[in-house]
Amino acid sequence: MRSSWTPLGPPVSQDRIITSFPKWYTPDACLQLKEHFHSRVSTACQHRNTGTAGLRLSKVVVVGDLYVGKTSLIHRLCKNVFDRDYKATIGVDFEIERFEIAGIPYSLQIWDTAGQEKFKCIASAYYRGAQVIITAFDLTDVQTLEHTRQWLEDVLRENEAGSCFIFLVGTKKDLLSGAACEQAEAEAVHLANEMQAEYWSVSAKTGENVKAFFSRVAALAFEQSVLQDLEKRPSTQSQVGDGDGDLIRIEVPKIPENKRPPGLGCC
Ligand SMILES: Nc1nc2c(ncn2[C@@H]2O[C@H](COP(=O)(O)OP(=O)(O)OP(=O)(O)O)[C@@H](O)[C@H]2O)c(=O)[nH]1
Ligand SMILES: [Mg+2]
Repeated sequence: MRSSWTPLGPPVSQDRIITSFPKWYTPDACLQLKEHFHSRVSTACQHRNTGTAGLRLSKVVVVGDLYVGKTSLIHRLCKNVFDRDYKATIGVDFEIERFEIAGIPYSLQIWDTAGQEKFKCIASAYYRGAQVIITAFDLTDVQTLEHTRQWLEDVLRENEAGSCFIFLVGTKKDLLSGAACEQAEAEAVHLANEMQAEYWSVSAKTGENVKAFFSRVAALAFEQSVLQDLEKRPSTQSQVGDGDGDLIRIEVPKIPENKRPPGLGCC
């Protein structure tokens, strides 16, 4: 089954179609508790009035110690595969994953970085411009959790404070169960709150929570992109719905035709 609305290229697969706001993993460490898209965003989507948001790629940077499973997580999402053998990432790599959110096409550009110290300087050159930071650690190795603070600091140094969504992701969930899993998750939730991050546990091996997690990432990034786009609408009359059926009309001064910059002329 595929979506029918295809303004840009082929349709996205059914499991990348997001119609309702994806839920958090745990309310104890989540970025937003709300269950619906922002009303202005829903209205803009209904009216196909999302500006350039649907044409944009949101940059997602995945960092964390070597061997925690960053590449495996991305490959599970983008290729639906899992490889038992370890092949260290050298420098960086990226995948583009397309979604359709509330009827609007939207893509994530997911940057996979090397955890090995010797490649850090190559990878860090790609941190800038991140809208989402995913700090990954291995649920079976508490040291990798402790190191996530440093990884986050490194990425934040290259980005504007407060401009990024931060996620803390525990990998290899299939290797833990019962009390050990609860204990590891409790420590991670505690750190996630300190980092102002949202917490998720996933398994690239079984696929558990992988789609749900990236749907959440995509929805939060999309919503933020649309809201930013609505706020900086250019100097023409724009209409912004308040979500309750009414439209707020924003009057913007008209520029005389002979004073318009190139590109603003005809429509
Ligand atoms: N059991 C289990 N093993 C996993 C999981 N995810 C990754 N692995 C294994 O962990 C090892 C490391 O995975 P990678 O994805 O290559 O790790 P990485 O974080 O990309 O490592 P670097 O590229 O060196 O930074 C591999 O042998 C994977 O098969 C998982 O969810 N469960
Ligand atoms: Mg890797």
